[in-house]
Amino acid sequence: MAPWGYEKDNGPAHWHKDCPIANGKNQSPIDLINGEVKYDSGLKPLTAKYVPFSDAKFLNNGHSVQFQPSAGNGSELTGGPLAVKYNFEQFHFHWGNNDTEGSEHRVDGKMYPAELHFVHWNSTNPSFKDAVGSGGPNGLAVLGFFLKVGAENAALKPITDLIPKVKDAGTSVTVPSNFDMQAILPATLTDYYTYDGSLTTPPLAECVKWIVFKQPLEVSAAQMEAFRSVINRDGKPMGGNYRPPCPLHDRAVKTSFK
Ligand SMILES: COc1cccc(N2C=Cc3cc(S(N)(=O)=O)sc3S2(=O)=O)c1
Ligand SMILES: [Zn+2]
Repeated sequence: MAPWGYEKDNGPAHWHKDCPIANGKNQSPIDLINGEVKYDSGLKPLTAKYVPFSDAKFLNNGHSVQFQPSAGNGSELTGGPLAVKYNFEQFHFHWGNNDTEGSEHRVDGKMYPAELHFVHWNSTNPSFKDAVGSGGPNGLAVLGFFLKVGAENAALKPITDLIPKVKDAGTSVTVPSNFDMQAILPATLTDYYTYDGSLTTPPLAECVKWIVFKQPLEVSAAQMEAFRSVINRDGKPMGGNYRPPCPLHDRAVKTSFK
C-alpha cells in the first residue's frame, strides 16, 4: 500500500490493511452526541504546566504540521480524568480546505474548520514509545481543541507565522525560544468531553484517553489560510487531513459539565 494519507487511494478506508485495529472497538475520532453523553461530577479541571522550550522544532511530516520540543522538557499534564502525571510530547493540527470541514471530532454531527491536538504520555512509562505500546487507554492523554474562525489567535501567531517556512513535506524550522505554549490554553481547562479511544492516524493504537474541550479556540481567517497553504507528500494541499468519525460501540462519553 502506498504510504497512508487522506487521498482516495491511501485514505482512512484503506488504513485497515496495514493497521487492522482500524476496525477496533475503541477507535477515534467520534461524533460527540450531547444527548448520549453522561455528566460526571468527579471530573475536575485539568492542570497543564508548560515550561519554556530551549530547542523545539515546527515541522511538516507530510500529514500534519507539528510542534515538537526536544525530549524531556518538563512540561506536564495532571488532573481531570487522569490518575497520574503525563509528559508533553507534541502538538499538531487537522484542518479542512474550507470552513465547513476539518475537525476530527464532531459535536452533534457538526465539524469545525480545524482541531488542535496536544499529545502527552503517561509518565509511569520509560518513554513515549513505550506509552504508545503500553496497551489500554491510559498510555497517552490527548487534549483536543476545536478551532473556529474569528479573532486572530495571538498565542498561536508565532506558530502560524512559521507555516510558510514548512510549506513542503519533510521541512522543519526551529521555534524561537520565547514561544509561550501555555498561552494557547484557556485560563481554566474545565468543560470537556472524555472517552477512551485511539490515535486518529496509523498506527491507530487504542492507547488514548481523549479530552476534547467544549469551547472552541478562535483563529483568524488569515491563520486558517496559512494552514491551507501547506502541501503534503504528493504536492497537494494538506487540507482534509482528518479521519471521519468511528463507531462508539459500547463506550461511554463523560462530560465535566452539565
Ligand atoms: C511508537 O508510536 C509512535 C511513534 C511516533 C509517533 C507516533 N504517533 C503517531 C500517530 C499519532 C496520532 C495522534 S492523534 N491525531 O490521535 O493526536 S498522536 C500520534 S503519535 O503518538 O505522535 C506513534
Ligand atoms: Zn491529531
